[in-house]
Amino acid sequence: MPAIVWPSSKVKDATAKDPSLQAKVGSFLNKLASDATSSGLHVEPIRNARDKRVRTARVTGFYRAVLFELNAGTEPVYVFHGIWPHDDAIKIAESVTVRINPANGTTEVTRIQDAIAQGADAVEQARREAQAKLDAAQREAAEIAREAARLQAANAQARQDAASAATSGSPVQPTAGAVQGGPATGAGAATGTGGTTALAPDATPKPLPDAVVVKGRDAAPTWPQGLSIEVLRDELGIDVRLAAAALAATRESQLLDLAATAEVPWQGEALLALATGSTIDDVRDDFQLRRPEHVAADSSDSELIEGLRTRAARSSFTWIENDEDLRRAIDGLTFAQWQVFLHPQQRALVDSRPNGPMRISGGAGTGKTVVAVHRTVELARRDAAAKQEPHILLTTYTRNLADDLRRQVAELDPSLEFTERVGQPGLMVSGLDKVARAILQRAGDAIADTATQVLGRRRTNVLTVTRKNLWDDALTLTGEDLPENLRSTDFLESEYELVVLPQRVTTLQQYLRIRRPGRGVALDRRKRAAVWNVIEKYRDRSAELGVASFAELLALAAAWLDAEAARGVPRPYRHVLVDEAQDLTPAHLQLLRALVEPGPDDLFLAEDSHQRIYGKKITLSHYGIQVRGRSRRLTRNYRTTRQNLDLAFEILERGKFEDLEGQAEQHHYVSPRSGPEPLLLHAKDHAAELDDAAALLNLWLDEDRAAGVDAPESIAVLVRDRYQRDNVVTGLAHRGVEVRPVDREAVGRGRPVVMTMHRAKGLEFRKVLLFDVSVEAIPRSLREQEYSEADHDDALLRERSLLYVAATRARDQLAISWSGQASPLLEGVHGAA
Ligand SMILES: Nc1ncnc2c1ncn2[C@@H]1O[C@H](COP(=O)(O)OP(=O)(O)OP(=O)(O)O)[C@@H](O)[C@H]1O
Repeated sequence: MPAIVWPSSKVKDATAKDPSLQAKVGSFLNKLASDATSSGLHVEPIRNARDKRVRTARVTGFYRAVLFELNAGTEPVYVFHGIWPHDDAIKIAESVTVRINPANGTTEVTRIQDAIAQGADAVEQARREAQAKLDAAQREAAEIAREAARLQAANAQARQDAASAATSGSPVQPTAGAVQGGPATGAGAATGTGGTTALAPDATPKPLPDAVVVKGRDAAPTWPQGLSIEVLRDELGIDVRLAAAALAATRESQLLDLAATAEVPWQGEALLALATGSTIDDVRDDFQLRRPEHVAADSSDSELIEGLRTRAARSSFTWIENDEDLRRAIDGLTFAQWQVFLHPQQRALVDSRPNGPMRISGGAGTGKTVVAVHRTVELARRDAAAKQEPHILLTTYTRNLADDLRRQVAELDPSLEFTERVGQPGLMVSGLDKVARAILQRAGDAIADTATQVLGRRRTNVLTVTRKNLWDDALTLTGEDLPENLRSTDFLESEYELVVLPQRVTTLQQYLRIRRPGRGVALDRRKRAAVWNVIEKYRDRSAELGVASFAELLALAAAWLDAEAARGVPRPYRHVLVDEAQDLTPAHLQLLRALVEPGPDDLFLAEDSHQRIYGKKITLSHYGIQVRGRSRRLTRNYRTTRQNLDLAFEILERGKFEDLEGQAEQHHYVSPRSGPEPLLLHAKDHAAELDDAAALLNLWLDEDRAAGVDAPESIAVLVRDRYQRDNVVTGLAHRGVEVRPVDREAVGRGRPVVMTMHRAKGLEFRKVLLFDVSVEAIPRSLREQEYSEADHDDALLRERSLLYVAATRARDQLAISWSGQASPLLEGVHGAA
């Protein structure tokens, strides 16, 4: 079949204006793919076209498609441009061109006049017109936002009609205006709902009478030194008018509007990358741009086809090349955006072939999970192409998140084989605790030698995990020699899990000698001996009871695999990929290292140190994972609006974060989505705060009803702990608002949900209220924990991260409420003081 190259964004064509047209696109595609010459499409050249490859084709009696025909093999390649009413289509066809960008070798569809007007005069003129272009971009972005909101409402209406037809048993009539593939508003909206929704500025809710609206800071963009219009044009091939306007932008929001409306989408993304820390070379690598001297002077069809495969081109075009691609396209064109159009930075990470462990970082919503999912599928395909059985593990910190990863992988590639057994061919998606347990079960009594090496006790009964805190017992039995500041279960547990277990220390002599990097508290010989006493007691007590901790389970499994490898047994996996790696413990890291043979594509870790809410601060290299030179950062947010991000940054601002390589963490990243400003609700007491919450939820539900959006479960109230969750559910019920508490189970449909901030990790919702962000609740009281100073600071940092995680769950509207005094972690959020 001929290949069809399909663009991501056709917002400017008639399918955006007349949504009923979408239904015709499927049959058009089918005909084009089966036999373009004899299927009534009337694919015709245009007499006065400036580009001889341009064609128009019949979609309906009224509409024609504009496309390009490239011929370099037996079958043509059609590059689809858009659909317009007949006369408009002809005019557009006369003035568009598909060409190789001479500065970088990527293929673009652009207007003839834009393609040629790039010389010195053009730079001057572009400078003069920069402000006008910025203004136009702002107007256009607002128009796109309104259009998206309208489509969203039409979709919601169509869903509602379908649902009521289903209950009444009458046949469903498609609603005029219903659009497939539109922005998702779906259930609990765990990651992967797709579609970057723009919010109409007039969708800003009427705030509650006492609500404070938080204004964002909207600072000036920060560019690499020495950047100029000429550099952008000559080094990267960016259109001079776009470049001039970008450099003239005095506010980040102007740049974001410009990027969102750029004629050639990758050029807008490249500018955003430059404004968030990428260098010209980074952009060239990530977007797969060639240097001008390596670009052929003429654009032959085969070069154009090659240029459509660069990462820059593939961020805005997808290839439909086989029946499966076509089926998915025609099944309503409902690919979620994340499945098809990766950002070039994301695609580069999916495709890369590192020679050892690699790490990606990036703020909340930058698509780290999306990259992990794509890379898993890509590695499975590569193995299949090399005729190797897949041995892949995709893992993360909690079971809920693992379930979500499995769902996303299955969606992306339904043909992939899953396995539930460690070491079996296929893809295993699982938490690491389950993997460790399976390994130890298989080892059976043979684990005794390993237990001697790791725990200093020859044990075989290591599979029962205790909930009891045995550190309390050990402290009571032998803690009297410890100085006051070390007599805390948290300190001892940290010391054990960060220092003793990973270094496989089993004697006092070893403990006296080892290094304790990053522990913060110095221990002299006498103190070490006292600590060691308690550790020995703890281990005796565990052995007596026949129990182990999770960390011990993991450490034993890692040591067992190392011992097996020394005996020549292959390690279970060829590739291991980890999401949310910032929350892992040293024992997790050691197990990861032991699960996979060192080599190319072995370990892939996605992390965001700002979102570390469970684990302690750790550095990969201390546990045998060397990622130096193989770390990359994602800087483009796909989830939340820039207004919400601004507030989230204020929460981070006063914390000091380090990434998994021990380097200061950057938190600059951007979202081209715009929406309503966050709201602050300050109540005099708890009852009044519940009144506010009930009023806000009612307001949101009313707004949704008015907009035809029927997804109450995409509204969430997030709280610090389970006690507060149940309290809010009851309090709201008393006020006539029915909400659903969510614990470990999946998010149900039909009502707004209430869950802890921890549970919300990795999920997303359209509208989010953070409830009780007061001085009493956040940070949670750390007083009774008797932390060492370093551990105390780290616990506080985790509380800050938790609030950041919670705030970044909101796709569209964020609100924060408290009674009494606001949490000190909101210091810096304008209006919360
Ligand atoms: N290239 C893309 N195109 C469209 N949507 C995308 C793209 N990449 C990510 N998204 C969407 O952005 C949202 C956030 O993505 P994802 O969950 O992968 O981010 P994350 O960095 O893992 O976030 P978090 O750290 O908060 O868990 C999801 O709705 C996802 O579908």
